[in-house]
Amino acid sequence: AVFKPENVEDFYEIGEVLGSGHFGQVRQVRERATGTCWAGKFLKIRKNTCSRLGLDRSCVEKEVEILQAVQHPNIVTLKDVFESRAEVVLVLELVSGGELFDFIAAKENLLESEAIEFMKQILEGLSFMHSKNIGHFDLKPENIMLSDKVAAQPNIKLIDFGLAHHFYQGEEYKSTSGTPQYIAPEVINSEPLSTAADMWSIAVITYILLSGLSPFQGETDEETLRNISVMNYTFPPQYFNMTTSMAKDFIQKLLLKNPSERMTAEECLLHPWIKPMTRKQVAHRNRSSINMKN
Ligand SMILES: Cc1ccnnc1
Repeated sequence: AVFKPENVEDFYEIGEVLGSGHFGQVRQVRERATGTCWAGKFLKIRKNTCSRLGLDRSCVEKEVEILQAVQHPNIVTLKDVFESRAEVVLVLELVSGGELFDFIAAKENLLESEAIEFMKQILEGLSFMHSKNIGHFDLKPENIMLSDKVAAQPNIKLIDFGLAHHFYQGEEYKSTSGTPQYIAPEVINSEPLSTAADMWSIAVITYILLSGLSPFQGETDEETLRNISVMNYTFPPQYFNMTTSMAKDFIQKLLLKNPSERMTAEECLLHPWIKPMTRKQVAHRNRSSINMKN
């Protein structure tokens, strides 16, 4: 793929640093022609394959191809791509509400109704990606952003498709990258991956949203990975006594060793914890509870 050879600064005024990661930096950029602000993701490209620093151009092309394939309200959109000598700049939709991670940290944990609202949007974006056979493979609160943290119902945007993969018919894909706390057992055992690996991460994120605890985290990465492999997790009563059994059921139907047994994103959206009950069902539930009383 050919990216624009022009200098990004001819079209955008480079602003403050918004975030940085394994890839490089994300800075706010202001489009000169319109005054609109975007997010510029500055990726260092390695000169030749033997140098350690920077990314292979091929994996940048992969991230661009995937971003161009998934246009959805809950997935960050890609506007432009520039390339200079040793740098590629992705011009992305600016998501300014901060990371879900910081939102949770500020509140310790969320009300179930808030967690459900966030989870529903994450699942909408994810089921769209999975319907195109694309897995994210780095889902974690840091990669889930809020469009506007002060809004009553902040919009969720999935970002950072640097580890994402587009599955072609029947092709096997293995990867050992990802963040220990959130990766699925099949990633640890270097088994072929599928979009079900994202569903394991969704369970871990839900557990954290509801309790502030990380289900498998140990003192070291090795301990965390061991806890995942042996499925060592519980719902400590002092953190989960207010959590509904539907929420725990949702998590338990995703934290399954066998990827094919986990709910898909589509099935999650129909799970009673997420799918609102109809007024008739609520009435029935209330009537049945009244019956129990008298
Ligand atoms: C960090 C970031 C990434 C993409 N869009 N806005 C902000």
